[in-house]
Parts: sequence; C-alpha cells; structure tokens
Amino acid sequence: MEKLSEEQMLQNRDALATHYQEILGLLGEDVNREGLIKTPMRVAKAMQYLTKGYHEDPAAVLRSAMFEEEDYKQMVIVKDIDFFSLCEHHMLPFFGKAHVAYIPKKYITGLSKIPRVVDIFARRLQIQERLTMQIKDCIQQTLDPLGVMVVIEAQHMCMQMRGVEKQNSLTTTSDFTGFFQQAKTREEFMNLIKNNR
Ligand SMILES: Nc1nc2c(ncn2[C@@H]2O[C@H](COP(=O)(O)OP(=O)(O)OP(=O)(O)O)[C@@H](O)[C@H]2O)c(=O)[nH]1
Ligand SMILES: [Zn+2]
Repeated sequence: MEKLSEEQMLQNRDALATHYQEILGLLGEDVNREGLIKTPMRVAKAMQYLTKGYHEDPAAVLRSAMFEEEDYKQMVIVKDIDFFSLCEHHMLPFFGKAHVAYIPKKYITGLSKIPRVVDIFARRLQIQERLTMQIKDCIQQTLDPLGVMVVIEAQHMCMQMRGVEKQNSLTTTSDFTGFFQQAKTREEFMNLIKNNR
C-alpha cells in the first residue's frame, strides 16, 4: 500500500472516529458521557498507529543503511526484539519477541534496521506465520545473504482473554533460507538465542 498524504490520513481518521462512535453505541455505551467524548478520535488515532506499517516500506529501510562487507561471513544475530501486532481474525493484540539471524554474502545492514523491519510488518493485521515469513523474505530479497532465519515467540490475547482462555501458552514459529537449511546452523542460532535469558 502506498504512503498516505497527511490530508488523507486526517480524513481517514475522521471517518474512523465516526464509525467508532457508532460502535460504542452498539456496544451499549452512552456515547455522550464525559469520559467517552474524545474516545472515538483516540481509538481512531491508536488504530492508525497500530496499522501504520501498511504505509511504510521495509525494504527501503534496510537499503537506507546497507553496506558492502566482503570479509565477515559469520552469523549476525539480533535477538529479543519486542513487537506488538494485531491478529487479523479478532483484531486483538499478539505480542512477544522476534529473533533474527542472517549470514552476510556481500552486504550487511545497520543493526537497528532489523527491529525496524520487524515493526513495519508487525504494525499490520497479521498472523504469526505470515509475520515470520515476511520478515525472512524481506531480508533475503534485499540483502541477498547466504541465509536468514527468523524465530518468533508470541502470546495471543485472542487465546487468553477469550476463546480457549489459555493464559500461559506461547506460540513459536520459525522460517529460514539458505545456510539455515543445515540443522547444525539452525542449532547454533537456537542455542545463541536461548542463552542469557
Ligand atoms: N495460525 C494462526 N492462527 C491464529 C493466529 N492468531 C489467531 N489465530 C487463530 O485463528 C483461529 C480462528 O478460528 P475461528 O474458529 O474462525 O475463530 P473463533 O471462533 O474466534 O475461534 P476460537 O478462538 O477458537 O474461539 C483461532 O483458532 C485463533 O486461535 C495466528 O497468528 N496464527
Ligand atoms: Zn485472534
């Protein structure tokens, strides 16, 4: 999705607020009660923030700090990247940690760019599996490394607050390319993200 102009963003925000006011009424609230007067606009703003990844380009973020580095051929790991996303089934939060590793071929990227890519994909309506794959694909296609692996551990509010109501279940997903097809390489990564907890 393309970047929205400031004007379009504000127009959408107004329209969202109108709908949220109706939703509050349908939920049985008095929309004119003092504490709720500004709520539709607050929710509209919050939802635009939580889905702003639709209007951001993760590959461009990686390319903005991409450096040639011919000699380093070991794993680069950024672990424990906190993220918050919304599940596309219930629009309830799921959140946790992402761990990313890649083995450079010719290019490395600025370290902060990896969590930025995670955030851009997380701030959309998601499922955990697709979030995992999109981060992997973006890094593979942009940096063209020898391999990339992404592991995500998350809790889903739709499984905790409602539905099956399991408070302690953690969902783990992973995806990888290239050198990570070797079990030994995956093991090295898994061991490194397990330590120092
Ligand atoms: N695979 C996957 N499933 C998810 C994710 N987030 C939520 N879900 C699941 O999506 C499913 C939707 O199933 P439905 O039966 O259509 O929805 P539901 O009636 O609300 O299901 P319950 O949550 O079991 O009450 C549920 O099993 C959720 O747990 C995710 O990131 N990945
Ligand atoms: Zn859900």
